[in-house]
Amino acid sequence: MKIIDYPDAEAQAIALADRVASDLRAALAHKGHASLCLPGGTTPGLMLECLSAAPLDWAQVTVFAGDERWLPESAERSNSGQIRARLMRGPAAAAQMVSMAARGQGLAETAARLSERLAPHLPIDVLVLGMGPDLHVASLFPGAPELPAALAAQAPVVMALHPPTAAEPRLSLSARVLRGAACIHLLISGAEKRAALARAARLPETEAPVRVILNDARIHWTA
Ligand SMILES: O=C1O[C@H](COP(=O)(O)O)[C@@H](O)[C@H](O)[C@H]1O
Repeated sequence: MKIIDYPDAEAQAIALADRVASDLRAALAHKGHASLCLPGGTTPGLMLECLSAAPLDWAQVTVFAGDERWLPESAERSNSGQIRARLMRGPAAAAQMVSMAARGQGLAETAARLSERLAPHLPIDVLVLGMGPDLHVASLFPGAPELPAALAAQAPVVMALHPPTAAEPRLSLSARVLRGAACIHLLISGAEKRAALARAARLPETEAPVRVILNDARIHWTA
């Protein structure tokens, strides 16, 4: 595992934002446009704010969340809502954002619509993920009845999942889409997640979905 230790959350956020910006610049230089997939949850807020100020051709970048809680974007815990509020400002406001949040259609219809909408932006150029202490990544949760299908090689781009441990249904990019990203960063903090990560290496993907990207990810950790 490639783990980079940072002295604190600010240093971690600044360094990762810098790294993501240079990954995006490389993709833009190579093909003129880029896709950026981001995590939700409590960890990435500061990194999103740092990234929003990065000088790059944001108008050619398409941004979306790797997963979403089945909530409207206005809900405090919406992953897309957080990305819009904390990334889509300053220079980054010029980016195109595809929201995964609930808006009118049902869960399955939304998963199908998003699969079509995001397909032209694959493979992902730059993927940043978080991880739960239960080793879920995006919304691939251990114990979700749909997890085996989401891990399968022919899974759709976006899947609806009903993890028994989550407060609401989820939408998530499937494992094959996460695995296919060109640059993968895992952003985590705290001793509990570091210990969980060490455990993950000995578990199958059904028990440790983070394993889907573990071999290819740069892991950015702070206590
Ligand atoms: O449920 C989720 O959890 C993970 C980790 O969140 P954190 O609050 O522990 O940082 C997050 O990466 C994911 O996007 C989110 O939906």
